[in-house]
Amino acid sequence: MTPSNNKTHETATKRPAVLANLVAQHKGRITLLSFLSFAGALLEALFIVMVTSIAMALVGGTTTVGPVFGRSLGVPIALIFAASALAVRLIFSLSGVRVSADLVGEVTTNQRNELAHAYLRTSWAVQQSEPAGRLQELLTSFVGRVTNSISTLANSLTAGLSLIAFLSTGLLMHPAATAAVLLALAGVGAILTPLRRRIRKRSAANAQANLSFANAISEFGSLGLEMQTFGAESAFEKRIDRLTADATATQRQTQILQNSLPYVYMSLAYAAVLAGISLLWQVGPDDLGAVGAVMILMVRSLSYGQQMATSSAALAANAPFLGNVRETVDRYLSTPSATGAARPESLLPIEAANVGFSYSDRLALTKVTFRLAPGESLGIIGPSGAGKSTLAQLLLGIRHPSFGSLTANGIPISEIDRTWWSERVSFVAQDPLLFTGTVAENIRFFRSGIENDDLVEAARRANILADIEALPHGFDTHLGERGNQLSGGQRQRLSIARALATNPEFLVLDEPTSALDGRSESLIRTTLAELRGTMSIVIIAHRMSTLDICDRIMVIEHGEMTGLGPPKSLRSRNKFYQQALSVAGITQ
Ligand SMILES: Nc1ncnc2c1ncn2[C@@H]1O[C@H](COP(=O)(O)OP(=O)(O)OP(=O)(O)O)[C@@H](O)[C@H]1O
Repeated sequence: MTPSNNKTHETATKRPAVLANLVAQHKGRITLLSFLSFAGALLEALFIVMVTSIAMALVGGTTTVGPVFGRSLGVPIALIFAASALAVRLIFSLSGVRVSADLVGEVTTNQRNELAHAYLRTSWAVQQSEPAGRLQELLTSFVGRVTNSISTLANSLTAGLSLIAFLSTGLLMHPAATAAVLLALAGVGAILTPLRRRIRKRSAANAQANLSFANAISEFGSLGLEMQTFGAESAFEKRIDRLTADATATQRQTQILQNSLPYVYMSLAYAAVLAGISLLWQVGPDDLGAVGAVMILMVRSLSYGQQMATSSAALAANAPFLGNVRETVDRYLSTPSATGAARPESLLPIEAANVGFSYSDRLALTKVTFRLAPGESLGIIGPSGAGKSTLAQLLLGIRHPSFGSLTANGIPISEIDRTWWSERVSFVAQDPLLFTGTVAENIRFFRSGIENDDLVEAARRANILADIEALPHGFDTHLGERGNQLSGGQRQRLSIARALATNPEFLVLDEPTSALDGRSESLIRTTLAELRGTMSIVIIAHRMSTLDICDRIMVIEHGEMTGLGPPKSLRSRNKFYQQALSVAGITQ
C-alpha cells in the first residue's frame, strides 16, 4: 500500500469516530430525542393496533374490542384510548422537532467556533500555507454538512427507534410474522452495504472538488484587477467553467447514488413483504385480526426503514466532509502558535547567532549573525528571493529559526510570552490589508488600551493625520470593504499609524515603500526620520532612499549575510550595495 493509500484508509476509518464523538458531545439532547422518538412510536403503534381492533370488532358486529394485549375493551373506551395515544404522540413529536432543532443549532455553533478558533490559534506557518478560500468553504458548506449529518442522525434515530417500537408491538401481536419481516429487513440492509460504500467514495471526491473550486474562486476574486487589465476574462471564464463542471460532475454522481438508495431499499423491502404474504397464504393465517394489525404495522415499519435508508445514504455522503473538518481542526491544533512565559525587563538588544531557516527541505536563510541595539535602525537589502522576508518573520517571532539562536535581551524569542511581545513589537507589511470598519478601528486593530489621543498621535507620526481630518467623519469615517476608499500611499501610512499606536520598542517594516509613488515615499521617509532613535527599527527595502535613516545596512544574498556595517564602510566593500546605490543614481 502506498503512503497516500495509507492516509486515505486512516481517514476513512476515522470517520465513524467523528460522528460518534459528535454524538458523545451532545448525548443529553440525543438521549432526550431518543426517548421522545421511542415513546412517540410506541404510542403510534398502540393507536394502529387499537384502530385495527376497533375496525375488526365493527366488521364482526360486536361492541367488544380485542382482546388487545390480553384485554377486551368496549368500543367507546377503545376510541378514547386511541385518541389519547394520538394526542400524546403529537406532543412528543413536536417536542422532538424542537430538541432536534436545538441540537442542530448547537452543533453548528460548536463546529464553527472550534474550526475558527483552531485556525486563529494555529501557527503562522500553517495559516500561511492554507490555500485561499479553504477556510471559508470549510466554515460554510462543510460545517453545513456536519450539521446536516447530525440532523440526519437525529431523523435516523427517530426512524430506527420507531422501527424497534413497531417491531416490538408486532412481536407481541404475532411473533412469527414479525420475525420474518425483521429478517427480511436485515437482509435488505446488508444487500445495500456496497452501495453505501460507493456513495462515501464518490462523496470524498466531491468534497475535494468543492475545496478546489473554493480555492479557485477565492483566487479569481483577488485577481479582478489583473483580469480586467490583461483582458483575461474569457480565459478565466473557461477555467471557472471547467472547475464548475468538475465539481458538478462529482456532485451529480454522488446524488444519483444517494437518491437511488431509498428506492432500491423500498423495492427490496416490498419484495420481502410479498414473500411474507405468499408464505402466509401457504401456511394459512390463524388469527385474522392480529395478522391485519401486524400487516399495517409492518407497512408503517417499512416507511421508517426507508427513512433509515435515506438517512444512511446521506450520512455516507456527508462522512468525507465531516472527516475533512475534523482533520483540519486536528491539523491546526497540532501546531499551535508557540508562546513562552518569559517577560524580560526589556526587549532589546536582539541578537542573532548563526541563524538559519528551512521551509520543509528548502534552505532559505543561513549563518545570519548580528546584534540590534536599543534605538538602532538596521536596513536590509538583497535580491529578490534572498531571504529578507523570512528574516523579518523570524524577528517578529512568527517563525522560529531551524538552527542558530535568536534572542531578545538574552532570552530565545520562542520562550517569550506572545502577549507581552505583541505589545512591544510592531510590523508594517508591503501591502497591508485594511478591513471593513472605521479609520479608528483600523488603527486600533482590536487591541485594547489604545486611547483616542494615542490614535491622533500615531496618525500624526505616520503623516496621515491631515488625510484623516479631511475625511467626512475624520477617525469615525467608515472605510469601504478592505479600505478601498484610500489610495495605496494612504493605506500604507494608515498601517504605519496602526504599527505606532502602541508605541512599540521594536518596529519591523517589510518593503514599506516599494509599491508607492515618490510623494508617499517621501512622507514615509519623514516618518522614519522622526522615529529614528526612539525605537529599534529594521527596514527591508528595495528603494535605497528609504534606507537613509539606517545606522547600519545588512546585505543578504542567496540566503546568506554577505555584508553588515554602517552605510559608508559597507559602500567601500560590498558589491551588491555598490550596485544598488548606482542603480538608484546615488553617487555620493
Ligand atoms: N512559505 C514558503 N514556503 C516555501 N518556500 C518559501 C516560502 N516563503 C518563501 N520561500 C522561499 O524562501 C526563499 C526566501 O524567500 P523570502 O520571501 O524570504 O525572500 P525575499 O528576499 O523577501 O524576497 P523578495 O524581495 O522577493 O520579497 C525564496 O526562495 C522563497 O521561494
